[in-house]
Amino acid sequence: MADDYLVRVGTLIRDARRHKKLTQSELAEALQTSQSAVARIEQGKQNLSLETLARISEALDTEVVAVASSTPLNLRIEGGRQLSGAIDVRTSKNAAVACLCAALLNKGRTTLRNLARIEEVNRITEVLGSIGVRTRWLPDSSDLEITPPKTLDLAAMDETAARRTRTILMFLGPLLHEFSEFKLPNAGGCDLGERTVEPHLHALKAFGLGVVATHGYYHASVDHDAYAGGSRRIILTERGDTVTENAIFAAARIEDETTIRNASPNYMVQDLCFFLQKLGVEIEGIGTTTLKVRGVKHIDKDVEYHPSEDPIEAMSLLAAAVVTDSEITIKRVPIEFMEIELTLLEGMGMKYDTGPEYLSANGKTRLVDLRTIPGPLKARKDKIHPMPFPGLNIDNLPFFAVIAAVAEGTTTLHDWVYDNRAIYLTDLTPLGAKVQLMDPHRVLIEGPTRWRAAEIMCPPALRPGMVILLAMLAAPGVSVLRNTYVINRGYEELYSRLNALGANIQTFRDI
Ligand SMILES: CC(=O)N[C@H]1[C@@H](OP(=O)(O)OP(=O)(O)OC[C@H]2O[C@@H](n3ccc(=O)[nH]c3=O)[C@H](O)[C@@H]2O)O[C@H](CO)[C@@H](O)[C@@H]1O
Ligand SMILES: C=C(OP(=O)(O)O)C(=O)O
Repeated sequence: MADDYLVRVGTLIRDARRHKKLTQSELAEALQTSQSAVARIEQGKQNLSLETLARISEALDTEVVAVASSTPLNLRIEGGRQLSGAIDVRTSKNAAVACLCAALLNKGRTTLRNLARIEEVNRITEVLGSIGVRTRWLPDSSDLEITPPKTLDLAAMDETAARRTRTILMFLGPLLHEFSEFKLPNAGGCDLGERTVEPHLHALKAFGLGVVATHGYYHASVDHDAYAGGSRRIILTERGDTVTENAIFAAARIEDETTIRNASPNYMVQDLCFFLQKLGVEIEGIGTTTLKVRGVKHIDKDVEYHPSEDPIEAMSLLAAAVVTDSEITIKRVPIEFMEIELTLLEGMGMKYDTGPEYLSANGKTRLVDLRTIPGPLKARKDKIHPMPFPGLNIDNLPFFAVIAAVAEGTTTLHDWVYDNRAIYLTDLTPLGAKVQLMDPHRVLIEGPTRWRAAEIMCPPALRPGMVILLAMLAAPGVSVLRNTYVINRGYEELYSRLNALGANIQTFRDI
């Protein structure tokens, strides 16, 4: 059995070495060993320590052996504990995926510093790797190096990974510069009901892109005459984040000026613009709804960028403090993107203090450290509803459900944006919350709640999943949250970081 295993691992190593076009001697040199030792390893005749396996993986840029993760990851949460201490907000999922797609515009090497190491990023690096883009986590860091090949091999795309994320839609903008025809698998992501792609197609039509959707694919064709000349003005029909990003990708390699009206000024769009500026793309109006982009025809630059901190993670941590009635310090809060949330919370009676502002590593985004001060909250009289930035962030709305559940009185939440997301908030009911679904978009929540432990299947949407987890932190006793992949799509090392604040979250898998 062990011999058989060694042979299989040896074969994997040999294949990965050949894929990297290394000789046995070259790999031996990287491992500071002899060619004959590498030959023995590849034949399965050498026992391997975990350390040697790690060094081989590093030398070959591939995880030779991964711990099996095919069964769902579940959480066992012992709730009812107060949290204390300090926690840093990590960089955002949504900026990460935008910058990863933007790296496709650059023939040079892009290094994204301190990138969120989350499942969503893993899916995109799998897709990028499959089409020939080399991605590599730099040792002992969360810095990802991305080097595109001369020509992308779209036929080899890892469709399973692509279909698990909505980000694949954002390949449309970068790819229209490279191909006259291509196809992409349909987008996945959170299951939030119908999420239209029409605004993307409308925006990209101005660049000559036509898309026909059939049998699980978008078939794209590019009319390069329409694509080529003259300045253009695009009016987005929705102020969506990823559609704005797609329009920017399309404009970024065209030398004439593109004006994008009704653009989203949201945090991930700002990060994308700052990154593209480093690639030489001229962009005016960042942070407003009118962007003027003057692109660069061929981008070939070695560049690095630091995406900024995640306002949705900041809100999640704030909600964790509120529901557990805790004093914690949340460091690196991107304050520009939390102002309305904080103002609403102040109206509900929440107390907090903030330290002086400082800049994120991108040199642009303003951060503060925020200390929560526990105390009773009262329900807000008016309904709480999101708006495109600078409104209450659409992804922050679900956190107001768990906050409303601890406030005295009745709160109405109106999630006009997504068909399904408000419905998932009724999953708070088994934990003791009084949640009444008025229609698919509106819930009425009556607090305060006497939380109780429960076992719940995680809803197939990131933020509602996180909301259930937060309620479990508040509920005394042991709760179980099953199948939490969606949460890991967007939060990095979440459980250990919450445990460092005093939570008790254990992960386990069903056998
Ligand atoms: C990778 C990424 O960045 N994902 C974010 C992005 O997704 P993304 O940009 O893909 O958002 P969608 O295209 O799903 O748009 C969100 C929803 O809002 C509606 N809508 C939006 C704007 C508008 O002016 N009018 C309007 O009706 C859309 O029809 C849709 O139902 O934006 C969403 C809305 O902020 C966030 O939930 C996602 O986290
Ligand atoms: C809706 C979200 O993500 P996605 O667009 O990746 O589905 C989210 O981040 O809450």
